[in-house]
Amino acid sequence: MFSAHTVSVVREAEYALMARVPDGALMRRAAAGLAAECVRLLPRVYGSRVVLLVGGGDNGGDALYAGALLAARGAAVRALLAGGSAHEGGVGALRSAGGRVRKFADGEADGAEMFDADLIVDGLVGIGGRGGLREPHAALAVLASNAPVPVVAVDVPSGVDADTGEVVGAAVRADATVTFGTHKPGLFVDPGAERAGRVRLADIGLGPELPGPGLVCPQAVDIASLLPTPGAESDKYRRGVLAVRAGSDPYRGAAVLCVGGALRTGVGMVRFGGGKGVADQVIGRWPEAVADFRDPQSSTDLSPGRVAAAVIGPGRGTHPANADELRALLDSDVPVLVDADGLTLLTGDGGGPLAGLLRERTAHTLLTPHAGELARLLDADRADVEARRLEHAARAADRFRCTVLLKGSTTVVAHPGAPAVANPTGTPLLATAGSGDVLAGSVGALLASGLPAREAAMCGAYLHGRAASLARGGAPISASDLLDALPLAVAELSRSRRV
Ligand SMILES: NC(=O)C1=CN([C@@H]2O[C@H](COP(=O)(O)OP(=O)(O)OC[C@H]3O[C@@H](n4cnc5c(N)ncnc54)[C@H](OP(=O)(O)O)[C@@H]3O)[C@@H](O)[C@H]2O)[C@@H](O)CC1
Ligand SMILES: [K+]
Repeated sequence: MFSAHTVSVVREAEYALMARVPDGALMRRAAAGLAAECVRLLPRVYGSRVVLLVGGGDNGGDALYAGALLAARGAAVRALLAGGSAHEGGVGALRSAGGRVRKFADGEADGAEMFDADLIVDGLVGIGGRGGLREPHAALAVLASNAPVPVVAVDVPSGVDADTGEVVGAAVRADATVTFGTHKPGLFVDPGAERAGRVRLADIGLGPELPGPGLVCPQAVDIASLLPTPGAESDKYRRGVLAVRAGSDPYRGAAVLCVGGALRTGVGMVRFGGGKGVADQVIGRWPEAVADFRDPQSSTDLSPGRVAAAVIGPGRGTHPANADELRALLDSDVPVLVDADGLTLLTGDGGGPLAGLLRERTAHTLLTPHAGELARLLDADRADVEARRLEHAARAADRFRCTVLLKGSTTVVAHPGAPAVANPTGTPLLATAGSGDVLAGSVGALLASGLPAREAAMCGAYLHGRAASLARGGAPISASDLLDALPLAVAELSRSRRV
């Protein structure tokens, strides 16, 4: 599990550590870690051309000291200073090692050094960056991103907000980022994650000073250790029965995909509740599902003894009868996942009785909005939700006192009082109709198997992303392809389980 800490937490840990180590020790450690990554990215060190982009703070200092280490090994290192001043010790060290330093003038659009380089090191701003990049930093960031040369970012790509991943204006697009002491949340969450490239953590001894993480990014072994495995004693009831309330006459496919997502993730049984037309379609595709034609509100199968969890919403409709159905589910004691039309009903409720029921629930509850749905739920701007995904997911989790899985370029999971989760397996291939219906069924199956909502959400998102990549070897997919690939993703994880 990768851990990330916000800038203020990193600063506190840094001060505590600085009090115990000699002056300049942390920067030397950071520079050594950075230089090692540069060596990995260069075809050879001796004779290679390295350009450092250097801002006025310690981020620039790291770049200069790393440049000095490379220059000492025979690289031709040039530093372009973005501001009037730069880290004095770093400039001195680079010059002493044979490197060259010049100021990059405001309005200069040349950057020829960059196009001829073997490697560009982005030390413009790190965790001290505030707001969008100013000039000439912004111009340098654009030149570096456009140069056909590998770029390594120091701590964070300049222009990416370290805490949120937000990008306002120009930002460096790095092939690799060397981050110090701990990961920063913005390296795992888009749009920042997409700018960071491969992220490598350089240990500078900060670990003992750090509290628990604010965000985690689970890896295959972490997900594998959470996934339930049926044992010899398992039967369909012990594995979990999932109630699915998805689909309606105009949207029958949503029910088929949602039920399929559950079955292909692994569940004891799916009990599908809905009208005859849609139920016939579900049973036609998935004869193993049990269809329940009773009126969902008077249905008795929502007692915890009969079903282990319920999914409601995909393609279900937003009529008053659907609101009654949602209310009945929220009033029950079973874990509930609310998606799509269920979320629209919550929005329409405007913080009224449905939201009240949500807040009072003691059973696990999970909302799975995309950015537009979350924006409507919070009465926020969709672009703001996309720019600062963590903040908005956390706000919804606090407001409704439940777990929130925010789908999108980076799927994030927020749960009151627990570290946020950034899913590492997302792919643009998932942006296809019906993909969310499959996810709802898949996460529902994990809820039914007994995982708490936060863990079910993180495992389901991980599997969904892997399934998209495995489905057709990276070629475009439809939501139905995900159903075929989900078992492959589960099997892949089983192989990576710790022994
Ligand atoms: N934490 C640790 O343990 C360790 C941290 N270390 C390193 O220190 C880094 C933090 O250094 P830092 O505090 O000096 O800040 P930094 O990122 O260089 O930025 C400040 C400079 O940027 C400027 N600037 C700001 N915003 C801007 C904008 N929008 N557009 C343009 N310019 C902008 C700002 O100018 P000002 O606004 O003050 O005029 C100032 O000059 C950290 O990321 C890591 O690399 C390691 O050495 C060792 C261990
Ligand atoms: K940087």
